[in-house]
Amino acid sequence: MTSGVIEIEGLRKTFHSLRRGRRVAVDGFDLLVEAGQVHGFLGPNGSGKTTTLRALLGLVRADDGRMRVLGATAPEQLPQVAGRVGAIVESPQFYGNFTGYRTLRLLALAGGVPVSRVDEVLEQVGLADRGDERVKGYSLGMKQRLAVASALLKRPELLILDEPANGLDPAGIREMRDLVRALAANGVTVLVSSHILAEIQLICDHVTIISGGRRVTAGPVTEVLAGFDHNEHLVRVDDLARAEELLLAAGLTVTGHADHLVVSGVPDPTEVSRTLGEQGVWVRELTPLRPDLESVFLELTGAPAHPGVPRQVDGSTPTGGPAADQEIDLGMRGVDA
Ligand SMILES: Nc1ncnc2c1ncn2[C@@H]1O[C@H](COP(=O)(O)OP(=O)(O)OP(=O)(O)O)[C@@H](O)[C@H]1O
Repeated sequence: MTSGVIEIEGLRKTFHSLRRGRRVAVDGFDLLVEAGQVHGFLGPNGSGKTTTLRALLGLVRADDGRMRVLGATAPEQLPQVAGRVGAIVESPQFYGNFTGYRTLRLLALAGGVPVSRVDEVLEQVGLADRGDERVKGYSLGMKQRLAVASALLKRPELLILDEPANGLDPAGIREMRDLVRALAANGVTVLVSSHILAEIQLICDHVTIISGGRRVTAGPVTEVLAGFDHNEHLVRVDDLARAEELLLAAGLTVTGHADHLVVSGVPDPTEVSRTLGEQGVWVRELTPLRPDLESVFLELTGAPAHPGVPRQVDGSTPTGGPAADQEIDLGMRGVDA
């Protein structure tokens, strides 16, 4: 096994619930996160992201597989490295009548962390001037940042964030993005799960995509994207039908759309403009179509994208939580949180 900050091999977890019967949540999943990475963990709702993170942190018992965190076997040896790992896997609940400062002070005292750390983490997450306000008056984005602050108290080397952008408005998403980038710049390894693909593309250098409980691709974001670059170009002309005919006759692969054509497998776009121009068809627009994570995701999983901002890989609304799916895990009573 390669050495990494997080290493997962062959993880399997099946839930047995009264209402829905047997459900395979994670099906032989592998994940490798190396030191210094900001690693995106992508997948549609129900693909197994949360179950993977919960298994890694010992919140649910895996059926099979090998997991290590900072070299410690998970979950057995997790207590040995717990002080070096910060994780926000389920939406943390705070006592609304406490201020942000008081909340963190209590957590610092409980965790044996010097109270002087509280001001530092409030500063780090951009809440320094709001620390004396009650949490119940915080926006969702501020609560998320308070949660990150609590995870940072111990100065973790590894931060695990499950859907940190969930429910945030665009400004909140931007703040969370800046925060993750700043942490990474300070040498913290970050694993961030999300189904907001544009976000992951902006903040992550590496990515693992899960679908149906299995890894469908993994690697540096640039390499994953390059692997899906089919040299496609968007072409606009006045006479689409004539242009399509000419390009097909030249042996090119063409897909017709309402107001444009897409030509595939053409590394040099002059081939398109020359083929058309020689026959008197003048190109109004010729644009290379570079893949983004959303198009890669769709190609790998077939999950439909839905319009709107931020773009989703499935039909979920960003504000939705996983609670509706939580059922009794018959095999795990007393262990499953
Ligand atoms: N406690 C549970 N009891 C029964 N089924 C569960 C339980 N937890 C998860 N599942 C099921 O396992 C599958 C994977 O769920 P999981 O929450 O890991 O996916 P996810 O990728 O994190 O999705 P989301 O983005 O919605 O959080 C889903 O079909 C889900 O319904």
